[in-house]
Amino acid sequence: MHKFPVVVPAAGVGKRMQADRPKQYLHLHGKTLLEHTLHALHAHPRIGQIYLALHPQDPYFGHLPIADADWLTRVDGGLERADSVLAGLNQIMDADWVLVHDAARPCLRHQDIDALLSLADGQHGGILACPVRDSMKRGNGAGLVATSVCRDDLWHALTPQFFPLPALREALQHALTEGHTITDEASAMELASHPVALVEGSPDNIKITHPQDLALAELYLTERSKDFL
Ligand SMILES: Nc1ccn([C@@H]2O[C@H](COP(=O)(O)OP(=O)(O)OP(=O)(O)O)[C@@H](O)[C@H]2O)c(=O)n1
Ligand SMILES: C[C@](O)(CO)[C@H](O)COP(=O)(O)O
Repeated sequence: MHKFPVVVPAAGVGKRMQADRPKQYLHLHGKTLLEHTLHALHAHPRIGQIYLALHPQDPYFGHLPIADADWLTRVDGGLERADSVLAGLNQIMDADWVLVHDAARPCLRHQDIDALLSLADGQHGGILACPVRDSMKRGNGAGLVATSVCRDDLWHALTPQFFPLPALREALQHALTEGHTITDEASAMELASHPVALVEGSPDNIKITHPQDLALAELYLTERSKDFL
């Protein structure tokens, strides 16, 4: 069965988590968030080599049981998430398509990976995404609503994001060279005028960003572990 490579950006410092270590090394159910994410990916039958972008001075990863796994390739991450992703992409030689998935999203479901990988039957890549549920407001910078944002066809972009490797590598390199702020791979692909498919994903595929996200991730991972009983 054909397997796809994945780049996992995991070189962040987790400022918003306000923890004593980068959030990917916080523990839930006896494992680090990073291990949960990597195991969720590696356990999927169509996921191949994982290119893990780590901070060059990361003092934690080497102590993990998976540090020497042959299905992991370690690369040095960069200043921003996009730099870390590009560093991973530049290590992949023999692939037509690639996924990119945040280390900070440990609650990924295999059904969502399946849905996203179906894009490989076509020409264009895409992203897991969730429709916005709440009314959306844009502030005026002074604590007041400036305007309501129409929420029709408005989505939260999630990860993994899945694109043809050559096109993504070129689009991301070009966007960074031009000085664009790139917060996800789709942003670079959009700038390069590539179509980006929206694949509806599970809303529990949350990005662990703030302290209160940990309790939610604990709940989701507990529920997930029951699924495998
Ligand atoms: N220079 C960076 C910055 C972020 N990331 C990774 O990109 C993912 C999503 O980024 P985010 O949630 O913003 O993580 P942090 O940058 O660590 O968080 P913060 O912005 O709060 O510092 C995370 O897995 C993070 O480790 C990365 O590989 N390289
Ligand atoms: C890639 C991403 O998770 C899609 O929503 C998001 O853009 C990452 O943002 P962050 O600020 O780097 O966490």
